[in-house]
Amino acid sequence: MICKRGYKGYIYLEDGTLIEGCGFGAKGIRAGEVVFTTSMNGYPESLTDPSYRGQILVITHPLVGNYGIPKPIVENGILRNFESERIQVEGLVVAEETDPYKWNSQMSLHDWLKSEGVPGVSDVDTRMLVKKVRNKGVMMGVISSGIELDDPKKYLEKKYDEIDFTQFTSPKSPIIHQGSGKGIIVLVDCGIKHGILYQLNSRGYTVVRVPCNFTANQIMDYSPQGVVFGNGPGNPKLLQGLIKTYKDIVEYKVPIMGICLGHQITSLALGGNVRKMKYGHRAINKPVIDVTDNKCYITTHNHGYGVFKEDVPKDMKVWFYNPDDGVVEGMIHNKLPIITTQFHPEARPGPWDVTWVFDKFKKVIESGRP
Ligand SMILES: NC(=O)CC[C@H](N)C(=O)O
Repeated sequence: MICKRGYKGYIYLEDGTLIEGCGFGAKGIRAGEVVFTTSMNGYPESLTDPSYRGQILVITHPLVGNYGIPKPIVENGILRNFESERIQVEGLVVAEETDPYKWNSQMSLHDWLKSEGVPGVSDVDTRMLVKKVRNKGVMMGVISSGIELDDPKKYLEKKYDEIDFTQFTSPKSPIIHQGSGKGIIVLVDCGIKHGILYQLNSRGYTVVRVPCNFTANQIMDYSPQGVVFGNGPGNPKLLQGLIKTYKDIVEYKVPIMGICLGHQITSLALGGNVRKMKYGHRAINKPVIDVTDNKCYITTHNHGYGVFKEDVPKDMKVWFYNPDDGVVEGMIHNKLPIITTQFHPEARPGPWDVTWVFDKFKKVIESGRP
C-alpha cells in the first residue's frame, strides 16, 4: 500500500482482528473503546466533544477532511465552532482523509491531528469494521499511526467502562460566562460541549460551570435559578459522587435539566437504572418521538449507555424515545421541575430542530413546574 503521508497505520480489536491502513495525523499508539458515528459532517465538533474521551472514533462517511478545520471563533469565552478547546478522541479511523478545499479552512485534518498529538488511520474498510462492531458490540482496540504494532494486547489492560474520564475533562475550578439577563444557571461540567453553554448563555443566563465533583452546597451557594447536569464521558455508574450531589440538589426543588450524561445521572439518582448498549447511538440524524404530541424529530446523539423503558424512575415519565430501538431519549418528572434529554438539543454537529428544549427549560424555571 502506498500511503499519502508516507507511513502505515493499524487498528487492532480485542477480538484479535488486525487491520492495516495508512497512518495520518500524529505518529503514536493509543488504546480506546472503538465506536462509530454515521454523521456525514461536523468532524471538528465531534472530535472535540469531551464525551468521546477514551474512545477511538470510526467515521462511516467515506471522505473526511474535505472542508478542513476552521479558525476557532470565541465569543464570551464560548467556542462557536468547536465543542471544547482540544481534540478529545484517542484516535480517528476513516476510509479516506482528504486535503481541504474551503475558504475558511485554516488547516487540514491531518495537520490538526498532528498538532494535537492524536493518531489517525485512513485507507481502512470502515464498512467491514463497523459491521464487526455492530455484530459483536463495542470493543476495546488499539490504534497505531506510523509505528509497527508488535504486541497490541499489552495496550489493552484497562477497560473503558472502568475508567473515570471526567478527571481529564472536568475543569478544576468554576468558570463564569456572564449573561445579559439576571438569572444564573449552574452547569455541572463533567466535560461539557460549548454548544450547551451557547444555548444557555444566549437565553440571557449567566452560566457558572462548576467541576463535576462540586457538592450541592457549593452549587447552591450561587443561588442558581436552574441547575444543568451536562454531557460527559464514560460510565455514569462510576460517578457516585455526582449521583449523591444530584440527590442533594433535588431536595432544594430547584429546576434541573439533564443532558445526555445528565439524563443518565437523573435516572440513577432517582432510583432508575442505566445500561450499556450494544454499540450505542452516534449520529446527527437519529429519530426521537415526543410522546406528548407524537411528533418525530431528527436529533444528534452520542451515547453508549442508555435508559431503557423499564429503567425509568417511578416518579418520571418517558418524554422522548427512539422508534428504532425503544431507548428512552428524554424524561419528565411527574411533580418536580426536572426535564432530561438523552439526545443533544444543542446539536453541534447536527440539526437545530430541538433547541426549543432549552426554551422549555426556561419555562420550567419561570413556572417552577415540569
Ligand atoms: N454524550 C454523553 O454525555 C455521553 C454519556 C455517556 N458517557 C455515554 O456514553 O452514554
